Amino acid sequence: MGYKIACLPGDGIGPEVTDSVIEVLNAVAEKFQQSFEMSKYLIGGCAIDATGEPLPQETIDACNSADAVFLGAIGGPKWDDPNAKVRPEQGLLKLRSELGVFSNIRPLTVFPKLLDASPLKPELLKDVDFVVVRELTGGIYFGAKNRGEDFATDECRYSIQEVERITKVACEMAMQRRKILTSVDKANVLETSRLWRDVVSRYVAENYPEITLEHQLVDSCAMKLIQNPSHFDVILTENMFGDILSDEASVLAGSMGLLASSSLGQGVGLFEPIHGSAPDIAGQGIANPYASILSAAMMLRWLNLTKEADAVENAVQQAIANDVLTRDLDATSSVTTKDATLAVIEYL
Ligand SMILES: NC(=O)C1=CN([C@@H]2O[C@H](COP(=O)(O)OP(=O)(O)OC[C@H]3O[C@@H](n4cnc5c(N)ncnc54)[C@H](O)[C@@H]3O)[C@@H](O)[C@H]2O)C=CC1
Ligand SMILES: CC(C)CC(=O)C(=O)O
Ligand SMILES: [Mg+2]
Repeated sequence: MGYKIACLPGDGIGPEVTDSVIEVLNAVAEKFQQSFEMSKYLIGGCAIDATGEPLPQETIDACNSADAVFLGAIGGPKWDDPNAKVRPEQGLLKLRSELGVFSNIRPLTVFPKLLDASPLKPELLKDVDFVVVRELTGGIYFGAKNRGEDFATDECRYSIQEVERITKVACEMAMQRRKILTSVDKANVLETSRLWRDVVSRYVAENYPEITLEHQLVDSCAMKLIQNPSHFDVILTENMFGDILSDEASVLAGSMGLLASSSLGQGVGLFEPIHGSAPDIAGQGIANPYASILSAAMMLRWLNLTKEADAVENAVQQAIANDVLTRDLDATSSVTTKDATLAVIEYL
């Protein structure tokens, strides 16, 4: 019996990078005598077009009965009408909530070969290696929304239990690393952030005294990420701040097309690149598949397929070291999604 992987390609470049992942996993299966049973299900805009809903029940059921879920990306201009009743993004939020994946882990490493791909000075990027631990099923993305005649509201809510469980994840991660935990909030303004800060301070002091905990306001954190990125080890933050800061952090690596993520809770894990559906390049076959392939490597590691995960990560590193770079990393390149995928397979 093989591993059952529910694949949710979604929209825009989502199907392109999902195909890369399927090809790489098929090659991993062959090389390591594993078996992955991969089936595709609808989510996002394509699901709205086909069924009227951004997350059909069939997809939820398939995810719940899978060993792991891979998601490409959802959304795009076709479904962006501000008055639309349903949106692709609702499907992704509902999926995260249905699967209970409250912790989104977004690691950031800078590949030596790509020091020049970032607009930052190479000397700032040396030794940059941190991970963003983002709360994924609470906060303003999930609060009540209201639209009146001349106003709109989005509620932001966090409970002590929600903050504690994500703090535990971040602490466990910090204990395996440099033991520096930066908790990011906006406690000078927001009540939810004051709760966040209280809970994190108490939880770390009581359970992880070896960890150096620092609190940072989100606005100045955004600055320090660029000014002194090698300072950071584990960044712990709430849903929206983590979403924004991790996209910002991707500039350090050289492209959004490099950042992988895992979304975990009690049950099945969800693995997705941090980027969106990139409508500006969709359909051209030039999307960078490495973020998705590295997300698949996180999936393999989570499934305890350690040597397979190592092989995929090493293969991506080798492809990058050998200049197999899509256009987001090298403006003069003609390397396609397919070329980059085949290079990874070759280096497995
Ligand atoms: N997890 C998801 O499915 C997410 C979906 N979205 C949705 O994606 C749509 C587009 O959003 P944007 O703000 O444009 O963000 P985006 O992440 O799709 O694109 C931002 C920029 O990064 C580039 N980029 C992203 N991934 C790339 C890749 N793999 N290779 C090369 N270049 C890449 C794009 O070409 C674009 O210039 C929206 O509908 C949004 O709601 C946005 C973020 C996450
Ligand atoms: C599309 C949104 C629901 C979320 C997002 O941007 C993300 O998780 O990175
Ligand atoms: Mg995002």
